[in-house]
Amino acid sequence: MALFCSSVIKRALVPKLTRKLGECHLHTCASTCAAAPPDNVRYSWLSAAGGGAVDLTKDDASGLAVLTLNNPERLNAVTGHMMLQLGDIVNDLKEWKNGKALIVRGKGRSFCPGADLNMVYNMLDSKQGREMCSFMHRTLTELHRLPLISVAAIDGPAIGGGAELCTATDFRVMTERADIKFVQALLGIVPGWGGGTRLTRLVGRTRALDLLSSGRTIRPEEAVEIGLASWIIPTGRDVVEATTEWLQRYTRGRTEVVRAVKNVVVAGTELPVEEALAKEAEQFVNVWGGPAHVEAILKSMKHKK
Ligand SMILES: CC[C@H](C(=O)O)C(=O)SCCNC(=O)CCNC(=O)[C@H](O)C(C)(C)COP(=O)(O)OP(=O)(O)OC[C@H]1O[C@@H](n2cnc3c(N)ncnc32)[C@H](O)[C@@H]1OP(=O)(O)O
Repeated sequence: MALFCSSVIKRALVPKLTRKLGECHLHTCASTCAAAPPDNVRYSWLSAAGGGAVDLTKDDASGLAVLTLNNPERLNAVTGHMMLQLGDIVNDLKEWKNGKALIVRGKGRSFCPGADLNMVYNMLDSKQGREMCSFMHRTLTELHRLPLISVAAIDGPAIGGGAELCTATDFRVMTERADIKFVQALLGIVPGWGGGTRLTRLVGRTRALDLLSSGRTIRPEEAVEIGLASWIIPTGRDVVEATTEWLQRYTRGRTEVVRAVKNVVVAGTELPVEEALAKEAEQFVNVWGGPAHVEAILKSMKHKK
């Protein structure tokens, strides 16, 4: 198996992995991620894989939240502890009624290089692989469904699980030094956090197969060209400030309208057409005659005198 030869793996894991492979027994586990765990499943072994943090700030006045992957010594690699924190944060944001927008970013010079390889090395048995997969499937699916406009602000490498994480937001913006790389096939696996399905729906079958099977680097210009990214942040700009400004084109409306639009798009993406139309009608009724609607109609009446 051609290992993804990053300095990380050469230095840290190849010797250990070679020994491990010698003892390795082929796993014949069927589908890797069976049904996602119930909401409240918190695999205890994940919390034992410590290190790093996922921080969240929420501003009720603006409706903007900022989620920061905070493990800079490891370029924000995601530990088991961080996975559980991410799950808790997503559950918190599901209940945040003032939410309109979410920026997901990494601390320092990286977005996220995926799962912490030291943790991965210690969880190569199929049961823990399956449990991590199902936990992250649920967490990132719920993140993707949040009733607010989300954007990954990528200012550095987004690799492996990090590339999958950035497919779980509505938009992606990148700095010139950012890149995205789906390396899973080079590691002998396939995406384990749902990023393969989301990428295929984002860029189409042929491009997804190219990116997933080659594991090649996607630079900002190509990401914009193929519809994976929406904007390249000008060099020298503060990433969160620039992304906040960029987001305002989608979030300047009233909170209930921004949330209703996102709900319509989630339904249209995920539900059969009749159910999606019913959801759309439900959202329409929720905002019809509401403060934003009345205000806009009164304003437009002024133009008609
Ligand atoms: C389904 C998800 C999937 C899975 O769970 O199987 C994964 O996501 S597995 C992880 C896949 N990701 C990778 O293989 C990326 C590994 N990292 C790299 O290729 C490089 O670090 C890179 C390109 C991100 C940055 O390279 P650069 O030369 O700029 O920095 P270093 O390599 O020196 O890294 C600095 C520092 O960070 C540590 N690091 C980086 N990535 C990880 C990681 N994924 N897990 C743990 N630690 C990581 C690296 O070890 C260095 O720390 P040091 O103490 O100096 O060793």
